[in-house]
Amino acid sequence: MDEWDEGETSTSTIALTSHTSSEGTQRDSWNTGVGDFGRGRGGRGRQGFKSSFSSGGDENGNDGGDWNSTGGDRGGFRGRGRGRGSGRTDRSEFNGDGAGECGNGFRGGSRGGRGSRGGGFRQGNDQGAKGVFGGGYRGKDEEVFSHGRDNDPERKDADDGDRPKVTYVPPTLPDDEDSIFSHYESGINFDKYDDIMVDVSGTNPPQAIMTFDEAALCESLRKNVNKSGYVKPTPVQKHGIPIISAGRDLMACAQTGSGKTAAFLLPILQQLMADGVAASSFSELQEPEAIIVAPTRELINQIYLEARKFAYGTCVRPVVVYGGVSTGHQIRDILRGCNVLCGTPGRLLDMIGRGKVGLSKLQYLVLDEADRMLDMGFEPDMRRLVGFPEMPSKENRQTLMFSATYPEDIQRMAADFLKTDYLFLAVGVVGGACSDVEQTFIQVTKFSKREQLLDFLRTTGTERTMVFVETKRQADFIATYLCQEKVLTTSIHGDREQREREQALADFRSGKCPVLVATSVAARGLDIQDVQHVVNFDLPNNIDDYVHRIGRTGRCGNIGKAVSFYDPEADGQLARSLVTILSKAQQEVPSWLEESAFSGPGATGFNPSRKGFASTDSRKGGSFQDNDTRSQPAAQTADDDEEWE
Ligand SMILES: Nc1ncnc2c1ncn2[C@@H]1O[C@H](COP(=O)(O)OP(=O)(O)OP(=O)(O)O)[C@@H](O)[C@H]1O
Repeated sequence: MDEWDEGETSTSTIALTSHTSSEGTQRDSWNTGVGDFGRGRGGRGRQGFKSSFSSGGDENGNDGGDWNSTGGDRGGFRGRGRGRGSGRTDRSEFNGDGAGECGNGFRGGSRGGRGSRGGGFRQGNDQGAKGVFGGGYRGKDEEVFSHGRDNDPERKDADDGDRPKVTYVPPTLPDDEDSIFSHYESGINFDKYDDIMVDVSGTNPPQAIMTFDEAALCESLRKNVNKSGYVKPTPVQKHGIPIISAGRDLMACAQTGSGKTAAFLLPILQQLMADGVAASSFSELQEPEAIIVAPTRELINQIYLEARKFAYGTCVRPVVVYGGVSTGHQIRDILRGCNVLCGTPGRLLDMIGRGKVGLSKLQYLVLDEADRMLDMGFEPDMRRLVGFPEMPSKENRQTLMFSATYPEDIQRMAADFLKTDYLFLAVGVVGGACSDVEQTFIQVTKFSKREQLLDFLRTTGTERTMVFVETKRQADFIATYLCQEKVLTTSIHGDREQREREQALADFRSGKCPVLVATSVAARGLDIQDVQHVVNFDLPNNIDDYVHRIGRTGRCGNIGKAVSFYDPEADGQLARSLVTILSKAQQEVPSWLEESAFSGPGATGFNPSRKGFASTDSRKGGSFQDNDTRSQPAAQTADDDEEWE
């Protein structure tokens, strides 16, 4: 066993959730020998339960079939532990006998303090065609943190946090050209991107390009761009590519789904190709030329897949590292050679700390979802990253930041990471919503939401729909409810095992489960074909999250629809920002929402006339943004510490 291999079998590869297929077979089902099981957060590896895998398994040794647990080891306990979650009546609603496909699960609430987190419990039959709600819901079973980064669900999500070591190895990726270059078509509004106003501020910006030919990409890159179905560049690519190729630092803001990923990948790969870099697998220390960081595991994996696609057939080797996956597996992958390292912050820092990744050759540092990477959840990690003694100073590296939203305070802080002459590229309104998304608001009371969601989903049928909720247990609860109502649903949130998360996304992407219930962990960056609806079952508590969430639909010139349930009691503080966002996107503002904005909290100073393109480079001073809801640090949007009604 390699020195970095995990020393013991972790139960974290063992799904606490069962997916029941419509055929009645359970791809991921398992049976515990004792029925109930639990696991201790403080030592899941030893305290959980031992399991023997009876069938399935892919070439990586992952579970692919049914498992039979040999019974709980010490430390396991049942889900009916004391806890704030346990007094709830939700559990009784799940009798586990609903047939149907449900990539979600349900866990009994149990809060036993740290070291005794999350007992699981099941009801009903675990096997066969019977519905199984075996994982997912944990009730109110999380530690309560009051402030700071540890309370940040995405931060914990991105890394392993204090979770035990994991042995999950994702399935091997298909490497045939069709899979690598599979893409969806740009939509009827793609050409309208050309009408969006673009502002580049800073000194001596280079001329924009109009075509990919003008980007002077080398032959293999050019071919890969063609095979990806890209015919002409989007505005962020037209301006971003020459800026990066000119060696300038960049803070770029462009609406969701408008091609920011290729805007930074193509010029970086082009330069690396021109320099003739080649990944060497002969070194125990790999020194990538580019590092890309993003806040969530699924997003960084997606960026990696894009990098792998564009670098196809070249000597440039991208690698991805993120939490929830075996560290040993990722180290072995790095040591095969690494030019472009894509990572979530914690795992990336871990790899550097272990001496597997060196920084002395670094030329490019990219922060995707840069505002998120610099808010209080991730900022310390970013400062640690640039603070490594080996890290080239900002004068000696190129730093690139991309997002659809940039609160001013974050912009000011971002300047610490950038050369003073960085360029600020604004495509359209900074922080504005994608205008290809039709935004609708429905006034609700908290008690009517579930039925309204069901009514809505009955009208959308099998159209792919993402339903955003505010908390992890809400995600489990709603997903389970929908499953019971025979809506093919799966869920993704930070408490699900990585294997479950990847399975949930795969089921959603393939259409096997056309409804994905998600927390904000899926709000940013994810590019999923044919998402036709986004539902904000719970509105987020900051406007930037709203912009990112609804941006999961209406991508790349396609049309999308977003429906938001607005509960005046809970969402009043967002009204003003919503009115601004709607009017900036030339959408109708419901009169009741406008009233709410005028009469609700923070109405004083509301100025609906602030319209038109605003210069929003903070160096110019001032922007249209409503700082009341933008300035709330995402770290306080605790995913799991709110009472569910
Ligand atoms: N020039 C282009 N022509 C055709 N398709 C493109 C082009 N550029 C990007 N795309 C496709 O558009 C989709 C959205 O791109 P991408 O995910 O990079 O958007 P984004 O701006 O990063 O969005 P978000 O803000 O949500 O992260 C992807 O499927 C991508 O392959």
